[in-house]
Formats: sequence, C-alpha cells, structure tokens
Amino acid sequence: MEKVMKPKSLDDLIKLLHKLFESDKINVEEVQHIMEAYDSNPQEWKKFAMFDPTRYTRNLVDEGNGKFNLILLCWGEGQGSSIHDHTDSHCFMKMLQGELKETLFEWPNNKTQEVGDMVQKSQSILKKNQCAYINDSLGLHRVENDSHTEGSVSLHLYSPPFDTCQTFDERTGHKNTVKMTFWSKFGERTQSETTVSQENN
Ligand SMILES: N[C@@H](CS(=O)O)C(=O)O
Ligand SMILES: [Fe+2]
Repeated sequence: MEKVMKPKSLDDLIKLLHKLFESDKINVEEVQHIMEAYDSNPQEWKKFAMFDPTRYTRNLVDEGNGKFNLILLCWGEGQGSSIHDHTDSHCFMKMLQGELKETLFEWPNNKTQEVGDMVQKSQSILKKNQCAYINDSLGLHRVENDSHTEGSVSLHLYSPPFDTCQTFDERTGHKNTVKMTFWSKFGERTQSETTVSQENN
C-alpha cells in the first residue's frame, strides 16, 4: 500500500476522503489509516458537537458526494447505543474525544434466539484518535460511553449512506427496524420533527 497521507485538518481529511471515494472500490485499510492519521483538534469540529442530556446525538458533517455520510456523534456520560447492525454499509468510527466501549455480538440465529442472550464476541476500549471499523459480516455492536466525568465524541463514516438500521434485544435477539435522524446538519440544529419517538438506536 502507498504511504498514508496525513490530513492536516478536518477539512483536509474530508478532501482526502472525497478523493478516495471517487473510486468504485474502496480500500478499507486505507480509509481507516487516513482517519486514524488525523490528529483530533476540537477547534475544527466543535461547531458540530452538540450534546443532549437524554441520548447520544448524530450530527451530519458532510454528505461525501452521495458516496458516504460523515457524522459526528456526541455521547454524554453513561450514554450508549442499542445493539445494532449497519445496513450492509461500511462503518468507520474515529475517536475525537474521550473513550468509547465497543462490544461486538454475533448475529442471533433463529434457532437459538428464543432461548436466550445474544452471544458476545469481544469488547474493546476505543481511545482518542483510534479508528475502528465494522460491517455486517463482522457482526453487530453496541457502543457506550462508560465515563462518569467526560463526554465522548466520535466521527463516523458510513458508505453507502443509510438512514435505517436494525436493533436487537440483548436478552432475546428480537429485532426492530429503526429510523436514524440527525440532531444537526452542517452545524445547524435540525427542526424537531412532529414525533420525537424512535430516534437513533
Ligand atoms: N451506528 C450508530 C452509532 S454506533 O454505535 O456505531 C449510529 O450511526 O447511530
Ligand atoms: Fe454502529
């Protein structure tokens, strides 16, 4: 593989990502390395970072020429996701602030799903500037900010973009389809929709 380019800023990272995604075939490791090589600078991303006291927020940063969505997620203390899939897309997850705990699960199998808990595969702590990767063939995950003192911020790249995913009940494996919404787009708070039910996952 060629030498990894080091993005000088968040804008530079976005430019490089646009270039990489011009091609039809993306190289997962290359994208992961470029995202990892960006040194998080809060001055560059703070305008997208909006926290909500009740759940983690999804803030759209860039639409990647229709090839990907770049989304900044803000996780308050103790906030986390459900167990979910990624709708057949690539998911890159770059840490900008704090830490997140990622727990991987196997897909529930129809025969065992009535019987009990979903099977945990592994758990890891993602630290500032690391970039994790997942897709449906690697399994499902749950992401949590376990800290009692610090909010976490992560930058997610999804390709192709998607706006629904499936969530899973840890005890039964039963799934639900949920719509994912944006708390803000390009630094502006989105209009609250008529129903504020089922946001995020
Ligand atoms: N996939 C989740 C975030 S995470 O838990 O990976 C989302 O886009 O809301
Ligand atoms: Fe996820």
